[in-house]
Formats: sequence, C-alpha cells, structure tokens
Amino acid sequence: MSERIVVGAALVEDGRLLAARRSAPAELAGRWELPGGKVEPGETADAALARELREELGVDAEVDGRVPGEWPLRAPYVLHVWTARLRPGSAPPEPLQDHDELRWLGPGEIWDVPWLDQDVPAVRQTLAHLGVVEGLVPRGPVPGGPEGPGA
Ligand SMILES: Nc1nc2c([nH]c(=O)n2[C@H]2C[C@H](O)[C@@H](COP(=O)(O)OP(=O)(O)OP(=O)(O)O)O2)c(=O)[nH]1
Repeated sequence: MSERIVVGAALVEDGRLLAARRSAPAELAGRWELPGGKVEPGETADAALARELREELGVDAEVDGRVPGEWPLRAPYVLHVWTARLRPGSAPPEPLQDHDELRWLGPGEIWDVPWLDQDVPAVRQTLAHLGVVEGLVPRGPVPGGPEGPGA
C-alpha cells in the first residue's frame, strides 16, 4: 500500500509551541501530539493542515514551511511537520475535535507532556528547526540524547 501523509503543525506563538492532547482513539487518548491530520487525495499538504487546524482548533492559521524529515506512524501513514502561525485576528485555539486539552509549551516545558512515542523524534527535529528560525530551543536533557527517552 502506498504511503499516506499525516500533517502535523508546529504552531508557534511568542516562542511557545502548541501541543494537543488526543481524546481518541482509546490507544492514543491522553498522549500529546502536534495538531493536524490526514492529507486527503487531491489536497496539498499545506491546505490540508490549514483545514485541519480550522476544524480541530477553530483557528485561522498560516502554514509556513516544512520541517525536514518524515516519521513513520501506523502503516501506511507517515508524519510530516510544517511550521505555522496564527493569522492576525484568528480566534485562539480551542480543543473542538480530537483533543481535550491544549498547552502552549515554552522552551523549558516541551518535554513536560507525554508525547505520542512516534512524535518524540518529530518534535525533537522540529525544535532543532525552530531553534534556528524562532529562537525556541530546548533546555535540559533532550529525549534521544544520551540520558533521555526515545533514543
Ligand atoms: N494529527 C496528528 N496525528 C498523529 C500524530 N502522531 C500520530 O501518530 N498521529 C496519528 C493519529 C491518527 O492515527 C493519525 C492522524 O489521524 P487524525 O485523526 O488526526 O486525522 P484526521 O482528522 O484526518 O482523521 P479522520 O478522523 O478524518 O480519519 O495519525 C500527530 O502528531 N498529529
């Protein structure tokens, strides 16, 4: 079966990254992810992400650029991450669909939430990317480093 893309947003505001806690399905509920969803046939990735953010969070977001890399999810899905920001005048994000809690995580808080296992390398790479463009850099041990989880 051919690969299908799930797009996740690195939505950043004031140097903080938005994380969303999944409410379903049961095996993913309670774990945190980058909001987003599946790219539908015929849809571009950035259009899909803007649509998902509108549906799930009620926001008007501008999708910027892709974070290099792709991360395997349950086959046939792979996760791509794009940076995004709220457009001026957008409503603040609310957990309307698929999520029951949202958190804006500052640089020292990124690893305070239990991300989905498969998101850990994606978030780590996203931080490295955002560190360059946003000054959002993690402090303390980084998962995947010598002492962290997800190595
Ligand atoms: N959105 C998102 N989904 C992720 C991430 N990590 C991860 O494993 N997933 C999984 C959860 C789901 O099985 C799948 C995405 O499905 P979804 O339920 O968010 O997408 P959707 O809104 O298009 O779903 P659907 O109900 O229309 O089928 O990818 C992530 O960081 N963001």
